[in-house]
Amino acid sequence: MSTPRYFPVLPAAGVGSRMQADRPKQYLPIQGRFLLDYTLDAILSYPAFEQAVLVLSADDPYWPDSEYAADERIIRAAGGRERCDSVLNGLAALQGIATEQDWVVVHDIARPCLRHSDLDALLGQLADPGAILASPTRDTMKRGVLRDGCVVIDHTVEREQLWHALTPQVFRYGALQQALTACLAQDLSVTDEASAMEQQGYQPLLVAGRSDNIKVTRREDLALAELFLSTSLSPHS
Ligand SMILES: Nc1ccn([C@@H]2O[C@H](COP(=O)(O)OP(=O)(O)OP(=O)(O)O)[C@@H](O)[C@H]2O)c(=O)n1
Ligand SMILES: C[C@](O)(CO)[C@H](O)COP(=O)(O)O
Repeated sequence: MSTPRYFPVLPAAGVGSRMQADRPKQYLPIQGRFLLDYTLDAILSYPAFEQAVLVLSADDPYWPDSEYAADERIIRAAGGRERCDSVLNGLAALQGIATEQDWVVVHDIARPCLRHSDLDALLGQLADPGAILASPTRDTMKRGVLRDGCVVIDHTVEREQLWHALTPQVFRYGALQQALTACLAQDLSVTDEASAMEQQGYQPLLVAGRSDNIKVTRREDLALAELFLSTSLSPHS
């Protein structure tokens, strides 16, 4: 049996509307470097990854200024309307490179604090039909309901089995491409790769990951990411 191969696919074609900045958040500076360069550090320094697909907007003017702009390990793909369209374009770029059975490791470029220890845990436990990093909920969870223009508590939700879905999310190349294509053809909502697989009847594994693997989404997240990236001698170890 041949050794499994892993191909990172990094969706990086978002506009970052919730960040309300003057540019997509992946190009905001953290300690003088693009946010995206930290994510690429984490992925491209991981020994099991030889190449990575980076999905960028067709009209992205910032990429040439990245530290990785000339890196030959990067295969570029064009972004789509939604994140799932970008991921599907990223998978298409692996045509002829990856086999159906190879694993694709989809990771948001907007999660720069990924640690190699989390990748070790995820790939170490990986089995069919695939696995995702996730973080168990900590707080008491409430379901809200709208009443007289205000949101009030309807009830407290049982939190024991609730998890925050993070990335990376790892699936077989062929199975993920099929699942995403089927969901898009049916106009189903797909906010992560696991939900596409779930809608095809699969039950991917949840692997507990670090809660500091945040997705930089709002302004306050940038300071948090900077803090997390500075709290280790080797940020991605
Ligand atoms: N059409 C899209 C939308 C998102 N993404 C990527 O998917 C990841 C998660 O996206 P998210 O933060 O939810 O979306 P953004 O468009 O970046 O931000 P917002 O939703 O606030 O506009 C990011 O790395 C983003 O660049 C993408 O490649 N293509
Ligand atoms: C895959 C994902 O990171 C899961 O948390 C995804 O990007 C979620 O996007 P959201 O719509 O901002 O939750």
